[in-house]
Amino acid sequence: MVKHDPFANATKQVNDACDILGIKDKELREYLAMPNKMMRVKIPVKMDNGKIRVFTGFRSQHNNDRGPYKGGIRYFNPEGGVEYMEREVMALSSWMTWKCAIVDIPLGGGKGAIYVNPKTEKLSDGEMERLTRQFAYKISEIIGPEKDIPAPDVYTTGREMTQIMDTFSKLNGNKYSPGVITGKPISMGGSLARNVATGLGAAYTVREAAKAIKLNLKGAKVVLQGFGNASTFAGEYLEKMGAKVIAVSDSKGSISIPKGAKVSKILEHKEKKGSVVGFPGSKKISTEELLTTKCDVLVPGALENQINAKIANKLQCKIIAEAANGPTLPEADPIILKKKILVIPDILANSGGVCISYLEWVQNNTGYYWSFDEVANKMEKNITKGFKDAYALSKKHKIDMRKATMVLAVERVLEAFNQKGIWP
Ligand SMILES: NC(=O)c1ccc[n+]([C@@H]2O[C@H](COP(=O)([O-])OP(=O)(O)OC[C@H]3O[C@@H](n4cnc5c(N)ncnc54)[C@H](O)[C@@H]3O)[C@@H](O)[C@H]2O)c1
Repeated sequence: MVKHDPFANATKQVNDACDILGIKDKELREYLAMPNKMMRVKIPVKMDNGKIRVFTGFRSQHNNDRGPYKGGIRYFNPEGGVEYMEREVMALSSWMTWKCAIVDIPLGGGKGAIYVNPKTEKLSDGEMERLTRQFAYKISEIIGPEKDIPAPDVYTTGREMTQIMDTFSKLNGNKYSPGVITGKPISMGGSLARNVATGLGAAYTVREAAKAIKLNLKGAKVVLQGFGNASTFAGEYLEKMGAKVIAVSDSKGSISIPKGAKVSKILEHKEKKGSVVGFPGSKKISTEELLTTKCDVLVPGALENQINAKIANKLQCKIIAEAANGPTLPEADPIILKKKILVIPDILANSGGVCISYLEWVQNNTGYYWSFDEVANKMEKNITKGFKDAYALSKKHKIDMRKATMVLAVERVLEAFNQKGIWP
């Protein structure tokens, strides 16, 4: 077994929430923590050289008390190998349950994965399609618009989602089934606003956090770690709310732009030069300097495990919006709390993505499609309410927002479980 066990971490978070809620029953705690079902499949694929290669895939269905399972499918090869990936998928499916409950959408938690790195292993388009369709076939009995609705994740895109939808439809007597999966291209029943969803949602949560701590976003200084989908849209929407981006980074390095710059201009530079580094009027800085820049809002929007105890001690921001998954190590949380920095935890800050996935599914199931603004406005309502509900709980129990979001989510799932009871 690997050193760091993500599922143990997910289980601890459930237990911490149960402690606050006064739930002592060990069996109930186990029910909340463990996935309902974990499917592990062999995926034989005929490779281009004529040989057969057998891949391993997973689908973890954590909890469906509030609605069908929901969560991405990633193609990746984490360092810990296949056994580590199994634990990781279980943990990620658990986080999806809580994420959906916080923003109060009627879905549960799921996650899937294939142990493969399509980038480094350079799989051809044909090999990728055969792998995807064979995996879809293997999990077809447990997915479906009313059962479990996957989505894209690390190294999977609208292309794989379309192939899974088509495989599922053909296996079911050619029944058009766009609602079996989300994150599809628009031409395949995808939703408008899905591309900006995570960054836009993060910006909405920052707006609510700013109101809560009486911070004026007009002229507020923003630092973005990462310059991809989640972070650039978060930056652009914060700009629309009056804020100014003063430091950014990508995989090639970090820069500080003391006078501030428009995200669109930095993007133009990155498109031409391949990195944010070298942007006119900027100075190259270290990752630590980026994260500890004096600012109002820090958006870690790239990688996990970025803010450790050392960095936490040096932070000079008022709000942290975790657009990335897991950017803060548990050791840093008490330090951040002591420094009175308001953290919008990942399961809330980046939940705009799953909110709009839910709205894609609703549109697919009704066959009626909304405009960009209609979708964005619906997401805004859910994520804003999620922030307000969690913030109220954090005040009531005198806990940080990370714990408060978990308490809120566990309460909501338990309520559904108690309504239904156990059958048979
Ligand atoms: N996109 C979504 O809808 C979505 C939804 C929920 C959560 N997230 C989370 O947001 C994070 C980013 O996802 P994304 O979709 O924006 O990915 P992306 O691939 O679009 O962007 C990632 C960015 O991180 C940068 N990066 C890589 N290594 C870095 C380093 N060492 N230092 C600084 N920057 C580095 C890359 O250069 C890139 O700009 C991930 O943790 C992901 O799980 C994304």
